[in-house]
Amino acid sequence: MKLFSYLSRHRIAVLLIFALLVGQAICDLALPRFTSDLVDVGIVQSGVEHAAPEALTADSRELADVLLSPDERALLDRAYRADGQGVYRLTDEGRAERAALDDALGPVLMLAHAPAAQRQRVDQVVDQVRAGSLDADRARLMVRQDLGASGADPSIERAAVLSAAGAELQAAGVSLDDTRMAYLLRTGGVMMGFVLASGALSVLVGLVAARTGARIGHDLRQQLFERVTAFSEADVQSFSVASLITRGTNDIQQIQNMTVMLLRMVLYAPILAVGGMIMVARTDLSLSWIIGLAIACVLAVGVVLMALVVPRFKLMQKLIDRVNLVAREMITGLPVVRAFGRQGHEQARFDEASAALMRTQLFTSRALAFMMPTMMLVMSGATVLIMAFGSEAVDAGSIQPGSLIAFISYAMVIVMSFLMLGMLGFVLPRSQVAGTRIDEVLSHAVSVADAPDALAGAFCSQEGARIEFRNVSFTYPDSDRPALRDASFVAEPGSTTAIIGSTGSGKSTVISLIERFYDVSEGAVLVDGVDVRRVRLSELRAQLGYVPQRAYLFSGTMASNIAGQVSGGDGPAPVPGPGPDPDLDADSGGDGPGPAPDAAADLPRVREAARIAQAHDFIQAREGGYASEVAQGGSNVSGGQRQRIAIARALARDARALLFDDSFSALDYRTDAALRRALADRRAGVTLLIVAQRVATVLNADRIVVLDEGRVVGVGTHAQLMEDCQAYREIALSQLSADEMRGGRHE
Ligand SMILES: Nc1ncnc2c1ncn2[C@@H]1O[C@H](COP(=O)(O)OP(=O)(O)OP(=O)(O)O)[C@@H](O)[C@H]1O
Repeated sequence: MKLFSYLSRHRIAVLLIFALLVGQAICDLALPRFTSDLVDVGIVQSGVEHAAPEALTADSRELADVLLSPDERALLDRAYRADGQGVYRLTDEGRAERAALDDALGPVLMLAHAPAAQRQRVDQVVDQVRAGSLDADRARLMVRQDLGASGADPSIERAAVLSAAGAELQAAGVSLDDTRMAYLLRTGGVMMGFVLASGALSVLVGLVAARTGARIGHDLRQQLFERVTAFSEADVQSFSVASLITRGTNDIQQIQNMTVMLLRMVLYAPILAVGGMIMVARTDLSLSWIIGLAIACVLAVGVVLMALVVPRFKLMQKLIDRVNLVAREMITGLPVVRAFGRQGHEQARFDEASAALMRTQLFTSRALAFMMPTMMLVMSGATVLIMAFGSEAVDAGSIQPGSLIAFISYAMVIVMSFLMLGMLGFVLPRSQVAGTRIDEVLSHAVSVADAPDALAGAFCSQEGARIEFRNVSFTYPDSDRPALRDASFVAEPGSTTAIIGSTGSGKSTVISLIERFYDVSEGAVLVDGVDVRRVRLSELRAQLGYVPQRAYLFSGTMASNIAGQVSGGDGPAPVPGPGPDPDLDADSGGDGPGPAPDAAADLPRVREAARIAQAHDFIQAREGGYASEVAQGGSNVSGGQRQRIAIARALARDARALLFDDSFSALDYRTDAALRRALADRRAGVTLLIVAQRVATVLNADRIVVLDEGRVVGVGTHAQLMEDCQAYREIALSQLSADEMRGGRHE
């Protein structure tokens, strides 16, 4: 159970919630008892709570003197004082000993206010006691048996005693209206206190549960993000980007919602059920079978619904993935969709995915919508049954109306708590699906990772790196055709090595293998003579400056993009403050999505890199200069500008080898030439690996590697290859004029 394993990390919060819920249950379960008291004591007994009334008539006092034991008489003497008008008033001392007083006076008052027929017999017994022919204890028992008050439901006996006490009060001249109102206000007030306490506890539970849910969501997002950033290209492909996004958002949200629900409702249910059962056991057990029947119905409905709905939940997450995938593809490729008039087709594709999701959601919603009315039917049915059987008991005098109302309330509490437990059947599978999907990502073995015995400090040279491909073969994970076959070549330190070949010949693959985005299938890639699989990834990549084929920029500023710091913000860049050099305005971006402090500190390096990459002039020309805003994905700069910023980013780090993956093709010839000149001047000593389509770009390279269908078909200078490499000659002839080819040096 994934949800429980997430919760186990928040034990203290769960224990706190449990304690709060117990408190809430105590308050909630007290309420039906108060209702019962309001009806049975407040309304039926006019608020008379005690057998020993506040006021006693002289007649009853006299009767008590006859029937009570000497100890009880002494108690009575302490408890009541004559007020001089023929009425005895309860003293504070009497109130303090109320329980004993109730026991003593209850039977006496029942005798005093017995119906006329029985009263005659009482008088006879009293006379006998007075005459000394009957023992007082025995007389009391006899009279109580005659009244038939013993043996009945204790609450009924109590009711009889209280009504006698009420009659006594009236006889003593006390208004029962006042007693009733005082009782109703007092008990109602206490009841309201319990309601408020229950509400306050419920709010506290809600707060702690929401916090726990939010923390679990936050932690999972964090873990997932960390994991995904460690993924290789192949790992990402194995899940699909859309699915990773759904898992990181929708699935985690599911877990978060379910956690709150579990803590607030499902944890409360067993507490409430047990408490309700205890209360029912104390009220009356003869109608418990109705509660059992209702629970059985609730569980049966729950099981049927679960069988229908749970399989759909799993399907639903997959359908959300699909909707995300189609939407993402359509939005990313919107210009192409428009240009080729594919709106209708894309719309239909999206509708299909969306409709499938809608159908599944509708099915589950309908099934769940059916649940509530069915449950209400079960509960109402149970209420009617309890009323029907309970009224007989009320009629027979074995239960009071208020107690019946309390019984119904407790029965509903028990049934409701089983209903909530039944919800667990829906909640858990759903969160299980989401949890499994998240777990799949978290436990996915990253295909390219540091080896346990990875070498640290493998690179200590400051010179250009030596890169060697030794009999490298490589096949992409989802492909059966090798992208590289037995490729061998060396890029010497400080030299420029170009890689050229037709499309799909494996040029980008070469760069990917050096950066270790993938691991070779056979052979080895060596940097400074060390197999790249044996060194730490971070160390390897620190040696390399990489410019991808499709330049990607992050939201932030020009400076933060070149400095390689992702700002994460997508708001506008800070407005540059006044300053002599607009470049340095980047310094002002301290806390916004502008350049991070490091980017500002690195500004000279950033500007130098931008100058080499031929990006300085156009950045300067922009309002805000290096602090000017770059939109997400670099959508507010041109393709060529984007490429130059990406080149500057690679140059800004102190790399020992620069890998350009077809990075010059988006540049015009002049910029391309100027960039290569600047590179030769300012980055001398750094190994350059240039993947290119244009022969003009590679003409002056120290070494050109020609690839054809993944095989190295030629290695040499332009002149050598023109002599002895057919594939190179064909490419060159298709691109260069005779002059250019003869001249060799080209700019
Ligand atoms: N992620 C991938 N999964 C499966 N096959 C791939 C993947 N990337 C590339 N390939 C295949 O590997 C082969 C070499 O691709 P690569 O991108 O290295 O070619 P390239 O020479 O850089 O092409 P271009 O000049 O068009 O960029 C191609 O046949 C391509 O279809």
